[in-house]
Amino acid sequence: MTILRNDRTVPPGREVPDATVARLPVYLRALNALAEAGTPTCSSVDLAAAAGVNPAKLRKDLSHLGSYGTRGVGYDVEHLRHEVARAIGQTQDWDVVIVGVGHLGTALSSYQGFSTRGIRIVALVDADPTRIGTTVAGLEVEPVDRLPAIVAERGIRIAVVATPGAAAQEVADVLVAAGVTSILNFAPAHLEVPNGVDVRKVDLSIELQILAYHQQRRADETEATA
Ligand SMILES: NC(=O)c1ccc[n+]([C@@H]2O[C@H](COP(=O)([O-])OP(=O)(O)OC[C@H]3O[C@@H](n4cnc5c(N)ncnc54)[C@H](O)[C@@H]3O)[C@@H](O)[C@H]2O)c1
Repeated sequence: MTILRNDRTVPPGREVPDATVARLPVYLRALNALAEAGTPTCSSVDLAAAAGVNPAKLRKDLSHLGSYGTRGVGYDVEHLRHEVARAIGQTQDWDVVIVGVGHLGTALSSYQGFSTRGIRIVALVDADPTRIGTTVAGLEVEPVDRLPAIVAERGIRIAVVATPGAAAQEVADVLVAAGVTSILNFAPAHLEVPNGVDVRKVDLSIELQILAYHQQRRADETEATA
């Protein structure tokens, strides 16, 4: 998946690697802090240190956006901040619908941190009649048959799927038909979507299994040296 594929800040034909895309929010946070401190320019070394990456990686990442800095001066903080923010779509707020307002959907809709990242949860949808009409994080839970109208009326392009796996494909189909082009999928299901639609799958159990693997290796090494 390439979030920046259609963004005008990226020269046509130039792909930004996912690993770079994942670091851009970290650079933005560091640049925001520099801007708030009134720092006009910064070197790649300073910015890399603030972002916790090595300077060569930072320079390479920023070169994907067409930002090379000025030798001896470094980067213009405001300019770079704007470029990075634009590349990750943070110069505007994005309205998001959450489908499936169970444990996870409720927790996500209550999270305060999205709004400062340009993400606005504007609609919650569920299939369970006992949830419909209830208020979660200040929003009324709406019935799933209203989903196409909700997406169309509010011009929503980004959706979160937090339904059981069995319902996820059908939900994705409805979302895509209504105009959604980016889906964050928490359900344990592979979603088939047409070209032009981005799906990111979040699987916390995989993350935990990776940690468990490293933990096991650590334990094996300790045993071997004992
Ligand atoms: N990826 C991860 O790391 C991760 C972590 C936790 C949970 N999950 C997954 O996220 C999903 C939600 O988990 P949960 O604990 O909140 O479950 P939950 O049962 O509490 O919530 C699921 C909600 O989806 C609703 N729903 C069912 N079918 C629907 C449909 N067709 N349209 C709209 N809403 C529908 C249900 O009424 C319910 O409110 C599950 O698939 C679970 O496996 C993933």
